[in-house]
Amino acid sequence: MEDYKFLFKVVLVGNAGVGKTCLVRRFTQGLFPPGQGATIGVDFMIKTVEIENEKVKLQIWDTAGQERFRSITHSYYRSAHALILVYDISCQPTFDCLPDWLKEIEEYASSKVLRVLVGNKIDRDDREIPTHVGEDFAQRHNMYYLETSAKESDNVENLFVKIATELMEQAKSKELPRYDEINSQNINRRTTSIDVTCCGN
Ligand SMILES: Nc1nc2c(ncn2[C@@H]2O[C@H](COP(=O)(O)OP(=O)(O)OP(=O)(O)O)[C@@H](O)[C@H]2O)c(=O)[nH]1
Repeated sequence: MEDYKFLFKVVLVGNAGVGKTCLVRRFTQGLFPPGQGATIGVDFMIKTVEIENEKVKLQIWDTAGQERFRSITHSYYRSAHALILVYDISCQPTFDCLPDWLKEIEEYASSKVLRVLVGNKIDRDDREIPTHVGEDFAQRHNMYYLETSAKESDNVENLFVKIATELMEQAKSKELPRYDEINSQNINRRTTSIDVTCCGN
């Protein structure tokens, strides 16, 4: 039997090329992949982290930024406990698209979803969006804000741990049934039960 108390789904969205796949690879595999190709549809990775002595399993869905995959990626928003909206701090158009991404999130995700804005590629010296501009945007839209570098491994672990901690606190405060309790009743209902209790209310 797998050993974890909480299971959360985290979905990354944002324009093509902002570094979503690299952030996920850095966090789950500890590497910065060379010559990373564009994501086709959706990719999926898992990592379990330990927070306050509890095991938290994160299912991380890395969506394709390219427009042509949009109808596929929309279907993954609904069950997300957290959405990470990524832009590239050295590429103004990726920041300018954020309002469009928020519209998609409002349309397709749960209204209770935890939303985190991430400015990636802070290792680059050709920054176009100052930190305070990203922070202001996040504040105005009720999101957490973090800047990262998947390349230099800056703030990446922190990003996912912060999300896991926040979701765990939310789950605990609602006194949700825990994985081990659900599992002892009926293993096949495990995922459904957690989905309903974590994001359905
Ligand atoms: N300098 C720098 N480059 C990065 C960083 N993260 C990603 N990149 C580069 O940005 C490019 C795109 O990275 P991906 O992770 O494939 O981007 P993506 O958002 O997953 O793109 P799609 O799959 O098309 O949506 C690659 O050439 C990466 O090497 C970073 O933190 N710093």
